[in-house]
Amino acid sequence: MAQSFAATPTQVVLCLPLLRGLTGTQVLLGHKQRGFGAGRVVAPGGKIEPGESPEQAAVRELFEETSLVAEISSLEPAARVFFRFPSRPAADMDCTVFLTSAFAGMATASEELVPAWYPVGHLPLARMWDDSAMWLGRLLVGERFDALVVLDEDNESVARFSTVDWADKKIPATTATEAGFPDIT
Ligand SMILES: Nc1[nH]c(=O)nc2c1ncn2[C@H]1C[C@H](O)[C@@H](COP(=O)(O)OP(=O)(O)OP(=O)(O)O)O1
Repeated sequence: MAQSFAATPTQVVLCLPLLRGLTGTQVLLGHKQRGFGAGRVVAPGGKIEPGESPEQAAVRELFEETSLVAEISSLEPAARVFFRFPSRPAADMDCTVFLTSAFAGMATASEELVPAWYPVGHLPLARMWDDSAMWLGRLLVGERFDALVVLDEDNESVARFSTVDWADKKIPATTATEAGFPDIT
């Protein structure tokens, strides 16, 4: 049976700085202090503001939440994740996830996020959204895809998860809304 989703999901971005060193690669995540997902470890990011491109929003959110300054040209789209909350459709989000290896500054706590670096092979999944375990590690090892995450009635557990790989590892030209998944409308 078709489920009900928000007509216009909120457009959001996540921006994941990567630090490559002799002992491996680390990714910047952070403990969310307030707002949606407070108490969890999440990636820096947030809503795209009117007039902004997703890349501009990613650079702005990263700076606001961690003080890191990323070069916009360095941003690599790695996934789109369509979060759907059937019990709370107003929370539905279409999320573009960017990686960056070119940034300046030192990660510093903000009112929104307390950032910390994690080895990509040892993500703090127990303290993250349940669905993070299904998609975050995959994009960090180079997979590129659209993912559909349908949350359960508790708005925390995952009711459904599926992915569609990007052709040639390139972000699809369609908008996130148009892309959809055939059976969620
Ligand atoms: N199921 C889920 N798994 C996950 O890993 N991240 C999720 C998620 N559902 C939402 N998110 C992320 C995407 C988005 O970046 C973030 C919520 O956006 P915001 O940070 O803008 O929310 P806030 O309520 O803090 O907004 P502001 O009032 O603008 O600060 O939560």
